[in-house]
Amino acid sequence: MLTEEQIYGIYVPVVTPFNAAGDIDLPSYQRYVNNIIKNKIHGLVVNGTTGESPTVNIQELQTLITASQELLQGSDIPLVIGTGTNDTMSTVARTELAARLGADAALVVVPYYSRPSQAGIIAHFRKAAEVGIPIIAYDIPGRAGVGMTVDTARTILEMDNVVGLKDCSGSPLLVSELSRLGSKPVLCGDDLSFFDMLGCGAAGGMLASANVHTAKFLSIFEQYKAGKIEAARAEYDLLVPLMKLLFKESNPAPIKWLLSVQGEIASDTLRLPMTSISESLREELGAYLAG
Ligand SMILES: O=C(O)C1=N[C@H](C(=O)O)C[C@H](O)C1
Repeated sequence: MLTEEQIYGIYVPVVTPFNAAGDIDLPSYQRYVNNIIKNKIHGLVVNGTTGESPTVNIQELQTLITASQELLQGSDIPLVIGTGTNDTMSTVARTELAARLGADAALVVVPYYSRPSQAGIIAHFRKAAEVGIPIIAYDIPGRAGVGMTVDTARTILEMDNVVGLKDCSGSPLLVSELSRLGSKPVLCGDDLSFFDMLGCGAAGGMLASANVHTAKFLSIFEQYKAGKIEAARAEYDLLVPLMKLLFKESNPAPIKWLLSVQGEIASDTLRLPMTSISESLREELGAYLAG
């Protein structure tokens, strides 16, 4: 079970590889996740946004959890499962599944599309927290259509079983306020503001880009923690051009393309309505790889 103290460092949200028919490509998943966890990452995140959670059904989620647990056997890397949807009852069912299968924590997103009130967001998290497994709350207003206010975030973080927050707001407001108030830990989920967010009190990051340069993100974090801020910044700045490309079109399409080109996964197939990246972005990423 994930504790507050374990919410720091680099959490890697992995992709869900699909074959040409659109089914989960388990051999690719096993090979690629195995390569990720050879690094001493601080957490593995399955079925997050990067894992295309909106199109993964609950039976497939069970398959992914079981496969991930087998890969993590004998390792102390916590396993976090994305269980949030825009429907509270379906979120509870998925969170119960993650709890039953022995996952370390569930990642629960602010319910998207419906644009609930702050009271609705709080009630949603209360239901998820009642399941009993540790919960990382996930604020991503750009995708959800609605975000947490500081007061809402504080209320949710005060709930039993809620152990931390993943902040994808791209603004320093939440993390600065929460860290000033001594709240539970916050992981930055906005890759391009990761370094600035560390300065505002983030405990680490849940970063899709860490699928690509996993060891470099770990090194940046370790250097930052050791007080080697300039060295960490210099290393981070080298990754910024890549991060810009990875988020030029909707995540995880660019990362899937890159991972497939690198042979980590067999195909960059996404499930509709997500589609593969444009020809022009392929060229830009290709030039980055060549350069
Ligand atoms: O899957 C995730 O976790 C992340 N999702 C964000 C997004 O796609 O909007 C990006 C972040 O790197 C991690």
